[in-house]
Amino acid sequence: MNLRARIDLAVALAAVVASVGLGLLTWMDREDWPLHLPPRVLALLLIFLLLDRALHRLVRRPAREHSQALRRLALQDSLTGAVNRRGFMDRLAQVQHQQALLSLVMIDIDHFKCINDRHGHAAGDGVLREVAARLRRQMRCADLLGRMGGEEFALLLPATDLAGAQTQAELARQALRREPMAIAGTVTASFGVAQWDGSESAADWLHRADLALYEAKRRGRDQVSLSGART
Ligand SMILES: Nc1nc2c(ncn2[C@@H]2O[C@H](COP(=O)(O)OP(=O)(O)OP(=O)(O)O)[C@@H](O)[C@H]2O)c(=O)[nH]1
Repeated sequence: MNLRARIDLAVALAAVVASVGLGLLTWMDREDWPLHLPPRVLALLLIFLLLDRALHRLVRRPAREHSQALRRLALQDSLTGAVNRRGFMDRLAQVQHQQALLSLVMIDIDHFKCINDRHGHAAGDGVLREVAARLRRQMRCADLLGRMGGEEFALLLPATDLAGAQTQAELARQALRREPMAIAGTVTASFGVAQWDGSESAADWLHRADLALYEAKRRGRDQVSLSGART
């Protein structure tokens, strides 16, 4: 039922409750009323309660669920299903308040422009979807996958130190290159890993992981590079 129909139903329900309430008021308005609370007050309280419950079930709750779904969509990349850059940065800032042991892996598909040029944009989109699916299969349940833009992804790894993140990145690298992809063949990616130093901003942390990624590209791609602590 859409929101408009729910509002109509709530209004109809309100009319029914009000009519029943009026009937109740007339019936209660008797000389031999046994309770201390005046009958009119009791009836009005009852009507108010019933209307409040009906309004909550039919209008407020669905409206809240609807706006939550819209918010989720606004933070999601529609091609890959990963969270988008904004959603990822939001989450990053959030977990920095919750725990100190965190690592980040930046991932960039190698020579993606060639894949587009050789096989077309639609095939390139297929590769992006497949890369996201393979990364997701490799993730642990608390990890978060983000698409940071273009052919760049990121993994947030809670409760993971640099060595643990290196292992995860290595597993992801293997998962991408192990099986050739339909149309595009073997696809590889480069990885930059950085552990949060406990005080730097999300942007600075991401920048360190990005620098490590560029280093992996510079050294020949299809490899994992680590960022040392911030100096
Ligand atoms: N199919 C497709 N292509 C995209 C999308 N977003 C960005 N691109 C393309 O991704 C390509 C990125 O190319 P580059 O930044 O040169 O990187 P690269 O070719 O992967 O080279 P290296 O990163 O140096 O290995 C560009 O050709 C963009 O047009 C998308 O959503 N779908």
